[in-house]
Amino acid sequence: MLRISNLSKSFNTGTDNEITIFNHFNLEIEKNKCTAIIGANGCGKSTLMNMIGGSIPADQGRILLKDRDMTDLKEEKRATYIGRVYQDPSMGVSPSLTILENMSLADKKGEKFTLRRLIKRGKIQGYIEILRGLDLGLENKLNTKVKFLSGGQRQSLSLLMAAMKHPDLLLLDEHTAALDPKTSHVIMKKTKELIEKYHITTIMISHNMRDAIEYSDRIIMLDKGQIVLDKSSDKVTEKELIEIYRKNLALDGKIA
Ligand SMILES: Nc1ncnc2c1ncn2[C@@H]1O[C@H](COP(=O)(O)OP(=O)(O)OP(=O)(O)O)[C@@H](O)[C@H]1O
Repeated sequence: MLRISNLSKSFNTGTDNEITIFNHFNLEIEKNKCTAIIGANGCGKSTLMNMIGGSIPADQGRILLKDRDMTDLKEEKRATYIGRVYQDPSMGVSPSLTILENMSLADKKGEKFTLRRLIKRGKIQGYIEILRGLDLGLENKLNTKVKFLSGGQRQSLSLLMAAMKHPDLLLLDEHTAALDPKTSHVIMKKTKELIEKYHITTIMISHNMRDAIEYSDRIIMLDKGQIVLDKSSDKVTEKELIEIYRKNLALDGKIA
């Protein structure tokens, strides 16, 4: 489904600050599964996500999605196949546009269009139905600008927009990290519902071990750009994950 092979990435190449994050990294992600990527700060989670999504280029290696080579595709082009929800609730949506305009934008992803012709009347009822599925009452606020929504409502909308065109791959980049625990729980449940309903292959970065176990099928732990754990989520406990975390941090001298 997603095949990453021989991927390498360094920053500040050729300077005293050169840092190699990935060195001939390989990973395969199965279809219709949710894979959680966990690991301590700086282990390379976001860099990996950014290389898959196309916001930063890899130095070397290939990224194949459904056997289609994504490696040299620009981010906008990749967005036709890849949906993404960010940690920051203001990313992934256009805050100064209304809910209806945002839904229409997501619906037209990959198409050429003018803003004047953004909204198609015949589509509105369909958007209302999709929004109703979120159960947040957003279907009654179609003309409300997204900047007036709460962080949780925005993340829900962003998630819906990323999922509604049934992307080949959904990238969730700590998408509940900026939310309070209760809202975070609601969004995680909605995430699970959506990806199961639309059968979307998902990669989710999380710092929350419990969420990673509960909401994913597979857990991969990175440490310094390498896979140090790769297990089915039902075969790993929170205690085990925390112990490996602590062991790696201790080895790095980050904790005693
Ligand atoms: N644009 C950049 N320029 C230089 N170094 C970078 C850049 N982006 C990331 N890095 C470095 O690459 C390493 C991996 O960063 P990355 O953001 O991928 O880690 P992460 O696992 O997502 O961390 P966190 O959990 O804190 O978000 C870090 O040492 C970081 O400082």
